[in-house]
Amino acid sequence: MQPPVFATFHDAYRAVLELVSTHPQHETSTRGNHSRERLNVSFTLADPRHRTPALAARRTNIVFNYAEVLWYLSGRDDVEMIGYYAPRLRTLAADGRRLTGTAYGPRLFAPRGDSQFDRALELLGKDPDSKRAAMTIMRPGEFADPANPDVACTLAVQFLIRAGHLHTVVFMRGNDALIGLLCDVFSFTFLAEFAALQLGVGLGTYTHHVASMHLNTPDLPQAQAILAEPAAPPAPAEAMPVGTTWTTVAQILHWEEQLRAGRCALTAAQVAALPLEPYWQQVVLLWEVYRQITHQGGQPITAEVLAALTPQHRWLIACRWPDRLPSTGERR
Ligand SMILES: O=c1ccn([C@H]2C[C@H](O)[C@@H](COP(=O)(O)O)O2)c(=O)[nH]1
Repeated sequence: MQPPVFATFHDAYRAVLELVSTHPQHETSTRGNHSRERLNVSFTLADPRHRTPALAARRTNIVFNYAEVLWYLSGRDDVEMIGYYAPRLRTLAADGRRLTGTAYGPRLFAPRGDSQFDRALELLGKDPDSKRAAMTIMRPGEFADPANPDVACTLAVQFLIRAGHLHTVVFMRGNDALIGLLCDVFSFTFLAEFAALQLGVGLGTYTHHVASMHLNTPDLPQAQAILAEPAAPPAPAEAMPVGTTWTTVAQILHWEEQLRAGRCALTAAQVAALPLEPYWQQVVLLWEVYRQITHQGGQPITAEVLAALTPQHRWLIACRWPDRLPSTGERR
């Protein structure tokens, strides 16, 4: 029995929200959360590049999505970086500094050169038909301390090369259908595309298996608003540039840190002059948009930076921060 295949994550996300909100199997109550739940929810994405739904009511934080996956790639677990983009994550850091479960970076990408990710790619390089390239995330005994607020939700990520394409399978013990699902699929499909480029193979399918797919009761109205939106034409999905390497990741993380710390501000022309592919310049532009939102005390985002974004990114920013748009200039 195989999971349904969706052309885009937009379609899969809507289908999951519909299933969990309208046809729940269970009502659960754990750790202060009341939820509607379906067990054993799985889907496959035919094109993992279509990773961002076009749903205005979701108010997707595309800046956070890029920040989270680059935070993973950095191999870090500090709340300082990721808490800048998602302040609510600070509450999950038991010691106020580090995230123990949400930080998949140290488990997948550290130490650099001998990480689970490095070893999985090395194995596939030598034995492309292998079915051993699985990277585990949740650790034995991780839930032993009932006071631990942050236990990894992802069990494992597996890569398989078949017919010259990298197929990715993710196994999760639990997934929040509104918030976590969107962020996790963004990150894991992005990591899949990065891995395929490092291996020099095509990008295959992405499959997501979740034991407990749930929707917290307070999120039900937002899920219903999302489901009530008219169908949107799929947004174009840009491919990660072929030359993307760990050096590219380091360059992007450099600009992320500069802008987060407020050490610099960038104009659209300055970003366009950076020795980065337009794909990665977009990510730097998003860091700059967020710097303006967080560091400039309520000022609108500059029209020139907004105009330099792709239409999809501009639309996502407009949905998320409508009160920070310039009063004149292009909005869509
Ligand atoms: O990557 C993540 C991390 C967390 N969660 C959600 C799932 C649960 O709703 C909640 C964690 O709560 P417990 O399962 O640990 O109680 O966070 C996700 O969906 N994805």
